[in-house]
Amino acid sequence: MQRTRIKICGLTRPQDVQAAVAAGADALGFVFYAKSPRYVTAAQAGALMSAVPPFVSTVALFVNASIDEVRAVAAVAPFAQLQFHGDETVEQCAAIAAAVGKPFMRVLRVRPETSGADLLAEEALCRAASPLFSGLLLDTFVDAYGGAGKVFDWGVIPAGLAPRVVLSGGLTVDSVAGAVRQVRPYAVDISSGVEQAKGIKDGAKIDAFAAAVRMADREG
Ligand SMILES: O=C(O)c1ccccc1N[C@@H]1O[C@H](COP(=O)(O)O)[C@@H](O)[C@H]1O
Repeated sequence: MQRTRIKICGLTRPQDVQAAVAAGADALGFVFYAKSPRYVTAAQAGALMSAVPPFVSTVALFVNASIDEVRAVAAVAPFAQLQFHGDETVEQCAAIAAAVGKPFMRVLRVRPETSGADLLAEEALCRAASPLFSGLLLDTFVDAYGGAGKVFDWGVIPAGLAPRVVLSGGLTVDSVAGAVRQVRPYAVDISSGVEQAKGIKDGAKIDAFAAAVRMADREG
């Protein structure tokens, strides 16, 4: 049976970390982008991450950050993985990842004109650029960078690429089972769809989201 991995992003409170872990999330995301309502400081993230049990991954999300900014966070918050969600070049992603010695996901913000060939080419470029590249995360292009709850046309994802991608962008408790059935991604990532208010997660929605993913997995 397929087991679609689950990432819950934009955690800001200890109770939300606990709720995500209890629901069986595989990865927890922390946003280090000061313009986001889900922004956490390195110190806040360090405290939140210290409550994360073994075998649950922690992801640090950056938008157009410098090497020094990422280094400063890494010194305080023991994240396992980077997520570059801005306009970073592949070379910048690779250089920052190498500087802190962590694997990275590169986010491709899908536009209406983005093609499946574009996605495959981007993945190949990233693989060639760095051994620290761990995969593509697909989100919807919006001016505000992310966490916007907007969906893109999943039909653009080539079937051969789908088992390696993290699918995000406007997923909800109601839509995620259909997304898993249609795309069969490696993982799904959600932020605003499991919130009661911006930056404040809803434990019941996190549970329902994880249950919907498991249901779609069981259906095969
Ligand atoms: O969550 C944020 O505030 C955020 C800010 C800047 C860049 C990315 C952000 N979140 C990521 O956006 C996608 C989609 O989120 P949503 O489910 O549509 O709300 C997701 O990968 C978050 O990690």
